[in-house]
Amino acid sequence: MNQKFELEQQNSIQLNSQNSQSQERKKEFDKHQAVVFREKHNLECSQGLRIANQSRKVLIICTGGTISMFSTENGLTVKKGFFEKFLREDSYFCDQDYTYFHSSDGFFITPLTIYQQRIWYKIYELENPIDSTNMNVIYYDQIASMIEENYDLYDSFIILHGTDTMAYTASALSFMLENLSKTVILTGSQIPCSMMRNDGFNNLLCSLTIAGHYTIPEVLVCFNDKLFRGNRCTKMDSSAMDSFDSPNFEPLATFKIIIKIKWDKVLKRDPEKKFHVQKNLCDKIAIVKMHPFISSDTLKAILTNQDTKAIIIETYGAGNIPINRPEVMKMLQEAYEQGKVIVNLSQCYKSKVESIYETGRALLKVGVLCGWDCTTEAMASKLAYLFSKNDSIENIMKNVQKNLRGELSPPIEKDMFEFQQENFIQALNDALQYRTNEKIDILKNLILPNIVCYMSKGGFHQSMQQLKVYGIDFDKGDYDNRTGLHLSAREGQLETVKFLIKECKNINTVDKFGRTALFEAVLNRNHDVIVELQRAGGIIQAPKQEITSILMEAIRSGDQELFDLFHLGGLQDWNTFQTADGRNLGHVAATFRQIEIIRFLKYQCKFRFTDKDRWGKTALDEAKKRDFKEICKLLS
Ligand SMILES: NC(=O)C[C@H](N)C(=O)O
Repeated sequence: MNQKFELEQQNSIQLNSQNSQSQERKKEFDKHQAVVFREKHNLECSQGLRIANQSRKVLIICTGGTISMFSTENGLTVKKGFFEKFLREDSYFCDQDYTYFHSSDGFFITPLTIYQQRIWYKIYELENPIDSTNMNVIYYDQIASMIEENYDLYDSFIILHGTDTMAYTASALSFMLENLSKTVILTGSQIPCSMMRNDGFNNLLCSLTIAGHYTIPEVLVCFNDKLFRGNRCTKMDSSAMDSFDSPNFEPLATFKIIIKIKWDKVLKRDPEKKFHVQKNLCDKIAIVKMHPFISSDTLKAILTNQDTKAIIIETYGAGNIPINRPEVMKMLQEAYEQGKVIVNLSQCYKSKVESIYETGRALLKVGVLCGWDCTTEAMASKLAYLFSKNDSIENIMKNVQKNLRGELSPPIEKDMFEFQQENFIQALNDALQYRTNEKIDILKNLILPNIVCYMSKGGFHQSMQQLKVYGIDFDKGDYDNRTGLHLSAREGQLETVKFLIKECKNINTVDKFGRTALFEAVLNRNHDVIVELQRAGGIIQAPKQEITSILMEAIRSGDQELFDLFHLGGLQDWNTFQTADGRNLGHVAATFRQIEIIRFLKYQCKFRFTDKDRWGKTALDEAKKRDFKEICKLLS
């Protein structure tokens, strides 16, 4: 390391001495600028002009690593406070004048970004910043606690971290930070920012750009102009700047002239679920790599170790293990029977365990789980997390193979339709990117409402969430003026109904047939949707004739449930539903001897049974005529 950086060190020393004079001059200049700025600021304030503070707040947590190191006689090292000083003095990271006049509470403020915004950020450091080689589960609790304590105060978090264990930390945090709804980015560098030529500067600036403008509710790794899902990446080069890769999952964003984010791949957050930090990761996870020179005794020592809770076994190719060594299979079976969780991952760089060969299937038979295309770093972290939760072994085993945070891709169980839907959003994004306003308006008014209806029917509110960037109007309907709410209410898509209740200005829009969404929900007996809509102020509306004939038919067939649902939906004025002959629900219920419905009308709906039909008859008259004694009693 020392040798590698010698040249840069010399450069930086020279540069520093050359710079000392010019820095003095710069200080003078800065002072002058500050005076000018202050005068301008005072003027703005006296005129009542204040810049609205829309800026996002970012917390940078410095754990150490090369990015924050500086060189000493003993080599590159970390020291508390060093990196904060570096940022404060760098004009790209800190607009000193602006910070001086506008910052409060120790925030640094960046110059205006390309999005014409300033990012406010603060730096917290670990008590003793470390080379990430020294990382362990105790530090994970410290980092996660810092995020937990500051979760509500910041929009995003950046973690400065050494590269050596960055993939492990990113993976661990992706599990520990449950129901994450904010952006968390890990970044670092191969050459410290204190060197003149370095990669830390760009890595941090890219991270700050994402953290300062976007909400990507995931734990990410930002490195060398790429943004990776944290639990998908791995360090693959110890000396190149391009040292991270995500072999089985494409980067979520690339930093070219334009920052292109693959929104369709970004994990969806569930706003209903509360953020929670799971600490105390288990550190009894073993990793064993199969190779032709491993003896059965060595394997046995690992597999039978009392302390070990879980073992990742890195196999060949698509998950294959020698089947000509029965003792190995026996040991695996024994370990499984002792309650150890054993996971099969491939040792190939780009891979997915698929068990197509006999040599692969053999493992399934002895209880070894399939880790699909998960990286070793992510699986080790996942196991450490799952074992921290005091869950049953059965549940742990179930969760190992399941996709919890986008860390692996089990064979697609998802309905193909939803799968295509995600591709569709990407296609739509691409199609809209370079369109003129006029064309976008046509799309917004004509095409998008139809798409919303289509998605509402299928319950794809998460995809709809992504359409919001186009300023979509969820109140607009299709060619029959049927809105997403009509469709989702009819189909009983409760989550989508909840989403649309929040998004729509009017939840009682009527379609071409005069019906509201709540009427649809009642008609289709979607109990929970009825409750939700009613609570939000929904009303049952449809042509009177239509409701009347539905209720009459319900009486005829003794469909008490439908009456309950109409009542639950808040139907009023029950006496007004009558035929052209003035026969109301009471008349018909008495005629058809529907005593339960009469009881319901009497006690729940305050029905007036004294109303007369065209021939001057009441419901009681109908019951008397037919000698329905119990009804007569009820109505007398
Ligand atoms: N480039 C680096 O950051 C390597 C360093 N050893 C670390 O992981 O902290």
